[in-house]
Amino acid sequence: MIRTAVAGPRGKMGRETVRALMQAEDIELVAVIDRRATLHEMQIPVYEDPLQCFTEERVDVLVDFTHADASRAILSRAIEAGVSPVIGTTGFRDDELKAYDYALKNAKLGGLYVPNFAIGAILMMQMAEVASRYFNHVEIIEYHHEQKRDAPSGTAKRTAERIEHAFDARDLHREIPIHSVRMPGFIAHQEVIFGGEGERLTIRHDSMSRESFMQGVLLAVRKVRSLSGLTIGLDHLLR
Ligand SMILES: NC(=O)C1=CN([C@@H]2O[C@H](COP(=O)(O)OP(=O)(O)OC[C@H]3O[C@@H](n4cnc5c(N)ncnc54)[C@H](OP(=O)(O)O)[C@@H]3O)[C@@H](O)[C@H]2O)C=CC1
Ligand SMILES: O=C(O)C1=N[C@H](C(=O)O)C[C@H](O)C1
Repeated sequence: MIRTAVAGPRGKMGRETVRALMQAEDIELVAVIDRRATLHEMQIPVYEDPLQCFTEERVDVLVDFTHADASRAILSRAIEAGVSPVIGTTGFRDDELKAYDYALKNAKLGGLYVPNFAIGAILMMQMAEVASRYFNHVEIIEYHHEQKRDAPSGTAKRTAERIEHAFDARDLHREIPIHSVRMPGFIAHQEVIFGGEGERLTIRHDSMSRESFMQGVLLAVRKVRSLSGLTIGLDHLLR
């Protein structure tokens, strides 16, 4: 059994993750981490102090769905305690991700930062990379619910990075424009629009419910301890 803790269990993603982990036969949800432990009526221990949670509950894997500001402290404690993090929270800077990679390698731990756990979103990014070999013009539009705090989304930033990398290989050096829409009626959606002479290719992904992320979360929990340092995305684990 993989002894797992979830940070942010009252949140939109945290609630769905708690449900999914509880149903998995090879994973044991041993505790949750919440800054307001008194708000819970859970059957499992609730901790406000992440380090206390990790040591008392002998946690193997942490799944974090909080906000970048909260997540920074939780992740540092996880690495200190020898816990492998699955980071679903977005809004980190590139230099922070590099620092986590360094710290995880030093601690001989594996970690995952997955800006989008949905299989369709992973394929959208892969297909955008392929299209970047043939088109010179591309822009990204991402649409999210009005409560999302970060913009652009982690998915859009990662998609842009991958396209920019593919463009670099063709000696095309440019920053990909990202347009962020925040309003009720959306969950998580993205369009990657490529333009050529007299034609347009649109690659679009829609998450209509947060269940779309759960198979990816389970895969990440199962595999993260076999990695070394911080792996970005689930692509390598899907092969
Ligand atoms: N990787 C992916 O596939 C996906 C990633 N996300 C990302 O996941 C993150 C969470 O999203 P979402 O669930 O919609 O956000 P929510 O605001 O619904 O949930 C965040 C939760 O974290 C809690 N929290 C804040 N600080 C702490 C802390 N110090 N310790 C423990 N819990 C804390 C909040 O509590 P309180 O309400 O009291 O502040 C809240 O319950 C975002 O960064 C989002 O971008 C979202 C969807 C998919
Ligand atoms: O906050 C969200 O909702 C989502 N966040 C992730 C992101 O920033 O890309 C993944 C998905 O888009 C939903």
